Amino acid sequence: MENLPFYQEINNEAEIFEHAWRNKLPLLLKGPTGCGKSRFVEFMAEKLGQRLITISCHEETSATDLIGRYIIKGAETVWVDGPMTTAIKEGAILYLDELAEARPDVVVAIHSLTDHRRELFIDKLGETIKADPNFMLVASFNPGYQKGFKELKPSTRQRFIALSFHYPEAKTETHILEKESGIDHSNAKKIVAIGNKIRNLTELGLAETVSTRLLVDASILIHSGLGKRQSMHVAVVEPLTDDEHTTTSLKDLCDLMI
Ligand SMILES: Nc1ncnc2c1ncn2[C@@H]1O[C@H](COP(=O)(O)OP(=O)(O)OP(=O)(O)O)[C@@H](O)[C@H]1O
Repeated sequence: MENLPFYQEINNEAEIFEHAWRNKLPLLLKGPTGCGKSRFVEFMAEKLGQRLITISCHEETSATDLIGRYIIKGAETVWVDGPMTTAIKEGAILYLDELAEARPDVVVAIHSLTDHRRELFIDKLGETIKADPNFMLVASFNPGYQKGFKELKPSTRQRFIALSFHYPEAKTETHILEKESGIDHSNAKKIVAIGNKIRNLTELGLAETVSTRLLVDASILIHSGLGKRQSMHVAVVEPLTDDEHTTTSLKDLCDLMI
């Protein structure tokens, strides 16, 4: 437990995760970017003493990348397990970050893993492997992802139990900033107030609003001695938008409130 990463529990999610793991139920974490999903999975893997294998899915992620492939070694071809196969065999926690982004064959591959069978068919080997009892599949999904976002089909979603993540309420988020950066309470409070102000400015039409991650970054910069205004500009405003008018307004807002 020495290496347990800091994770501020919000709503009994640790107990839910533990029950899911014990009962071999796959878990889907829903929520916007930078709200603590990955940190939560890292924390739980460590707490349960399980190895964690994380895959950040993107549009090129294919079943072959996850399951494995033959490679040429000298004069021979040898089979190399992909990260999903390794996790199944070793009984690790497999975290598929942004599952909806992966190619459809990945979703097909996890179907037999996410029901009572808990097995994976490797067509290139003609083999079916049964998951180790400790194996657990966790996936994340961002329901509000930008325009053109990808959905998860109901037939896939309904293979998981699901937990919703949101940006924490002000008091909790202030505590997270203090713990993550070492910043003092009064500055942490101001940064969170700015974050919440921007989150409420829905008329700005931002693709994604300020994440806890960005607020942590601003706190780290301020704690390290960079000017407060500049820290807010580079950590909070610039990553959010390229629109000149919006950038200016948000910088003015930060200057006023920090
Ligand atoms: N509940 C929390 N406890 C501790 N730290 C948190 C918490 N929520 C957010 N954080 C902080 O926010 C940062 C970003 O969180 P994390 O990487 O887990 O986001 P995420 O939801 O997985 O985002 P993405 O979907 O973009 O990968 C963490 O590195 C941590 O500093």
